[in-house]
Amino acid sequence: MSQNAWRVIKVGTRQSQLALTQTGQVIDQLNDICIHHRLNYRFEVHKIVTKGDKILDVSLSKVGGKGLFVKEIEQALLDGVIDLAVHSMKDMPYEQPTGLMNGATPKRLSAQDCLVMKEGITSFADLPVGAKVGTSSLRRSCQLKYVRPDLQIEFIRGNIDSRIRKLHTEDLDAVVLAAAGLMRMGWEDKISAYIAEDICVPAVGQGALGIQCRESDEQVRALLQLLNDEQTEITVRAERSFLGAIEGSCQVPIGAQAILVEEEASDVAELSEQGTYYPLIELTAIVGSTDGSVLLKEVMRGRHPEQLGEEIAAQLLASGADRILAEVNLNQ
Ligand SMILES: NCc1[nH]cc(CCC(=O)O)c1CC(=O)O
Repeated sequence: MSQNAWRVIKVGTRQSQLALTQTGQVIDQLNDICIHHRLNYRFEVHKIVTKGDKILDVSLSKVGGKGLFVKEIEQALLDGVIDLAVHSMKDMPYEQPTGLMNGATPKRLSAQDCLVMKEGITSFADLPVGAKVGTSSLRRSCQLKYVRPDLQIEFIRGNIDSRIRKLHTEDLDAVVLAAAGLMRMGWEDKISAYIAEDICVPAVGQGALGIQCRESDEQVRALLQLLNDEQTEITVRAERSFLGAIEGSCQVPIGAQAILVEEEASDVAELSEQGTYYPLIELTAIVGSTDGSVLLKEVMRGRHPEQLGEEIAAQLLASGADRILAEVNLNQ
């Protein structure tokens, strides 16, 4: 197709407020890229209902099944009903279906978890003894219970706004949410406190988006390449490699966060002489037991994202994560 003809690119999204908002933000960025690069694309939003959206009343960890929020969207991509799809990276399963790929990982906002709390409480440490904390995430409850066994975890589900409402309707002291979701919604002022990563390691890919497309769609692939943020891509690749290697189901508390390490100028120069420059990645990963009585953590550094993810998974398995995973699989 010549670049003079217009192409309508159909963008698939879930219909939650967050999904629609972040899809709108991605389309704004793509429109800017199109103006800058003189590309004749127009974008059209297609809302898709997923299985995960239909079963908001049951605890997701009971229903299980990977990719509850993405299957229908992936099918629409494969069928050509849509041309690209905006996902929260942390909702994306490790494996891409044949024919699909992650075309871009835009710049990550914040990987951190945060607390929205009752008025007057401004830090995690200030939560009173026995405080009721709302979350549906095993990863969050395990890590918070590990440092504060007195906390009462209440399992709550729903969209961000309904979870915040439950703070009042269910008389909770705090709810735990991803900071990035609140930032995207423009609700940063609701954040009472951030939870330091040394207390709560975030979910794999938290705060990042993944833009999925068909492998065969060269135009969309070239467009998405312009939206990609290389540093985010590298860190997310390391985290997701850990996810793939540990083969954790959503019944096991796991988390991982990679950052790029600032290096001495001399180290970088030495590397470039050998050819390609790969940044130094520091990956932190945890596997825990659901009750928060066991929490295994490793920190490793390396320059190859996939290898680093596999190494840290092997290290965790060797130090006891294998037993935690085996126990969960027995109970299924
Ligand atoms: N679990 C659901 C979910 N999936 C993506 C986000 C938003 C944050 C992100 O993009 O990682 C959230 C809400 C939350 O965990 O608070």
